Amino acid sequence: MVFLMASKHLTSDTRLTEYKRMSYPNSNLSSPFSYLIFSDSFVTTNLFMSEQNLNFKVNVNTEIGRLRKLLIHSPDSGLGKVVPSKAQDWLFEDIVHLDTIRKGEYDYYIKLLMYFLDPNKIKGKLAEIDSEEANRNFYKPNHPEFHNSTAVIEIQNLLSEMLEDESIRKKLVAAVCAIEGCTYKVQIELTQTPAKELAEIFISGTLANDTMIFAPIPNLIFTRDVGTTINNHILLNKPAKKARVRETLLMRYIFFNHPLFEGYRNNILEIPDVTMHFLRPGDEPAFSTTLEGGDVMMVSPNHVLIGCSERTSEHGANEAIKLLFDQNVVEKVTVVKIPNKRDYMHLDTVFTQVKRNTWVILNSIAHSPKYNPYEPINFLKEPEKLEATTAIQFTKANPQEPKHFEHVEALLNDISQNDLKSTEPTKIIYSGNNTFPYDSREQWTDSCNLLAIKEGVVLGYDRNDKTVEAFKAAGFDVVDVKDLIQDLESGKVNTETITDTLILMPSAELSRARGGFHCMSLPILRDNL
Ligand SMILES: NC(=O)NCCC[C@H](N)C(=O)O
Repeated sequence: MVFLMASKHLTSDTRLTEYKRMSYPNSNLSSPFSYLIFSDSFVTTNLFMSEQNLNFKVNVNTEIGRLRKLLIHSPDSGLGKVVPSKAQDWLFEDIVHLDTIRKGEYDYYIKLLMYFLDPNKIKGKLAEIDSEEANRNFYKPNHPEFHNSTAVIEIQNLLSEMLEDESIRKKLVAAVCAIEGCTYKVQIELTQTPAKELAEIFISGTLANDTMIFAPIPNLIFTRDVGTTINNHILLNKPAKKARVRETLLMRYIFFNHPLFEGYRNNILEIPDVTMHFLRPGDEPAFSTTLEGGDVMMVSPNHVLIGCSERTSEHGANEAIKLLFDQNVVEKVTVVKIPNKRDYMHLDTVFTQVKRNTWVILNSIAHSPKYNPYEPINFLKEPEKLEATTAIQFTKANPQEPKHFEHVEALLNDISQNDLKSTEPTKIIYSGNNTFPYDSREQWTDSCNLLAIKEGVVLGYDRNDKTVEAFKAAGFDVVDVKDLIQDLESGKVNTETITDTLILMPSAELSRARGGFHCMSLPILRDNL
């Protein structure tokens, strides 16, 4: 008990016991084992988490309100294990250089998030954090010098903390071993592995001695896809791709078991399979209910968009709509059906919101391609399947009469003008400045996948030159993240006054993973607009 008294966050034994009881109801608190589990660093971190719990809120009701808290995952060693033979199965188009993706790219994302969301962690300390002696420890989850921000929340740490509970650890090990087909001996070994190490194994697929026991989950950096905050609810994903199944399992456990989400357990929405899915012969996915977070956008307090895409099925959208209406989470859901193609895997790869009256979109999605049925070819050959995009709006009040939008741009205009009451005309910025072939080239490297850190201030890749021109023409400032960070550190610029800006982030390696900053963020708290 002595070391517990010494912990700097500890005010009384009673408080600790109460906290342990609340957070880890399955632990035997009177047994000596509980003091082994609750080591000093664990107690310190978790009491801190417990203080955070008191004020912890989940609430996102737009895509663009000032970002306050989000879940992220920094590129882990699993990304460095992607091999060419597996790259496509693991949903990467290429292999990435781990050191560059971390130090040369993702670290800038963390720095920028810190200045906006948790400035005390970074302001005035940048030189020290980035010094050679510091060895990037600030950016390494589970390292004692890790930033441990309570606003920029690292999933790996949530996982480690949750795995301290023996009963949860056993259950999750069994579940992971079942989906990964591990031997019983491996299962027992994993059950006895310390929490931090186990979290790393679950994510990287590799033991501390470098033996690979299952595939990595390199797509966990795209935290957007594992769930979506819709007001004060969290809609969990149901992945279409096998490569993303373990991520989903880990996140399901975190949302249902980590003390941080204690107050929100009843607000977690899970999409069930429909009976027809089990009863149909063969493997055809006709009734599969898949839905990934990149297809879900919370565009205004009462209105969610769901994309039907390569990853989200019509049945997945159907089940999500039923859950959202039955539980009174929103009043209106619009389904945007986009072509089922790898290039457009999720809705957020073809458009995102920048300001209440401004969107960035790929024009061929904004307006469906023109089709002339009287062209001679259409009499000579079966007309090719149209790559049409449609938008259909369902309301809880009047489910029998969904509203059809002429095209996606009409829907975006309706959101800007009617949902968000913009006082200015709606502006559409097109990928590649709407010029062939830059439109589709730049969409492929995430020109449309931007993260709004506050209204009008968005993060995007530095490689989409024509889209950058379009932003400038629409009146936006464009700034390189390295210059911005220097200016934030020196005080020349401050996060409150910066407006209408596209922040360019280094992207040579990150873009090979096929997602941008919208994909790399799971906002859990934004200010109201
Ligand atoms: N929302 C997103 O579009 N996320 C990007 C996911 C990229 C990942 N490599 C995947 O194919 O699932």
